[in-house]
Amino acid sequence: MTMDFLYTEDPDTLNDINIALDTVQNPMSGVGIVILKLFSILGSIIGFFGFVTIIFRLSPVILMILILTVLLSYLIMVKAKQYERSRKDDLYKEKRESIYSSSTLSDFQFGKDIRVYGLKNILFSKKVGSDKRLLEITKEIQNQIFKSSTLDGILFFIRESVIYSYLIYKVIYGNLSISDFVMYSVAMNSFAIWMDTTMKDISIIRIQSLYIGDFREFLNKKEPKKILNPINIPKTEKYKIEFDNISFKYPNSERYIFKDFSLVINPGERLAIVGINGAGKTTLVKLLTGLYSPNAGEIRVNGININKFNKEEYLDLLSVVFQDIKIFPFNIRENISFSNTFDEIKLNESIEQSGLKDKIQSLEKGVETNMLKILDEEGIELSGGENQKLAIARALYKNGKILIMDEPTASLDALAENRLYESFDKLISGKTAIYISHRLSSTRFCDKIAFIENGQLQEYGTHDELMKLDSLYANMFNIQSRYYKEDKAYA
Ligand SMILES: Nc1ncnc2c1ncn2[C@@H]1O[C@H](COP(=O)(O)OP(=O)(O)OP(=O)(O)O)[C@@H](O)[C@H]1O
Repeated sequence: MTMDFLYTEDPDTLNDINIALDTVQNPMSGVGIVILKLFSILGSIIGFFGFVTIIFRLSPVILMILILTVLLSYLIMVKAKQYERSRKDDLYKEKRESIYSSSTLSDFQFGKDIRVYGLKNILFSKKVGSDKRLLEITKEIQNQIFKSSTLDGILFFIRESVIYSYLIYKVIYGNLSISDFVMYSVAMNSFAIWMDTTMKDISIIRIQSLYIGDFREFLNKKEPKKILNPINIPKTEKYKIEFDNISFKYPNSERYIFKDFSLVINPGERLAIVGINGAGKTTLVKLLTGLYSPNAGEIRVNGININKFNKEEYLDLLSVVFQDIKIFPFNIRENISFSNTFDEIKLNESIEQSGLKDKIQSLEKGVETNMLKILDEEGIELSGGENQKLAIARALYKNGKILIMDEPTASLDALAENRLYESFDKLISGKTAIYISHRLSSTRFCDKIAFIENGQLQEYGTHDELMKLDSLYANMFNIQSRYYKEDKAYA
């Protein structure tokens, strides 16, 4: 199944996923148990009429008592199961926390932070905490089940006492023979056990159907809305992007990151997006890539709302270098091309343009070298800057018609950054490009600069225009260049 990206950051959804998986995977819950119990009920339904006829002949009142006590025990059982279900969110939340802490403790990727910051203790205490709460919830559920079972036992005792007292009374004062006594007691016991089991099976089916209902609801809710008659992406080399009066706040948050925000990026234009930390630059990229949708307003590419495109086709249009680079335990070639079949010329070009060529040439197996040590003990770990170059190579290899780079030079050394700027034209090759960087020296390679603050486009224009404006951008630029000059003076 697929789900919108926004749900992947929602803890409730992560809980629902675990519950949904349990419903379909665990043979003792969900679909599996419902099928099992349905067969068991169908198999014993014939016995019901035989028992009823025999006991009714003896005493309709006894039959009523039998049915009533079994029904009562059914209701008690349902109540316990309903309580168990009402605690499932708490249960899965604690389970997730516990699993997260233990898997982080054993994840090599966190090894550095765990050792340097002594994270072992906090992770361990979090795990112990969630395990403790997990135990408490389980205890509360078991307590409820215990109370129900005790009540059920009392009912069973009452039922048996009534039945046997009546049978004994009938033997002593009535005309019931010993053989009839044996026959009726076996019939009544078997009927009680049969009804008890059947009612319990029904209660299990009833409760598990609720879980299945939750699962269905989960599937319906999380499945992204299908776009009916998606519009084909216009075939062209250059694309115009418009953010038209968009407002956006993250799910489960009241704070608007953008409010009535508008911005146009003309075909083939390179736009630098600038702003302080938390201004919303990356959020704008997430909106443009369709990972999130604006709460109001429209994002258009060549005049068409991006929601009207087929999502996969639209994503093909974009080459994005994200701020947080993810490396996979595949070889370098696969980490760049994300495919088994690859275009060697394109691969080599991307590697060269991103500045990764020398590094790869220094490796015995070149692009076939595995990355990370998760699956291969000889796998390599690249430096932060090299990973960044790999992410750029990835975006170049993809060759999307719109290029988005979110802080692509943050980990690059000054030389590599300069080389990247020098080959900027080649990299972008006339495409519409969005460039986010805190290093304002990069803005000189861009046609326009957008300065974002408080969810608004505060300033927009060329570098010279904004410097002349002598306001937010100019202030930030001057502060940065002052430091650069001071650095030079120290050097
Ligand atoms: N998944 C999220 N859920 C809720 N709030 C978020 C989420 N991601 C980001 N935010 C909030 O949105 C605001 C904008 O974040 P964003 O990452 O877009 O800023 P930015 O301008 O790219 O910052 P930086 O320069 O530090 O990279 C921040 O205040 C952040 O706390």
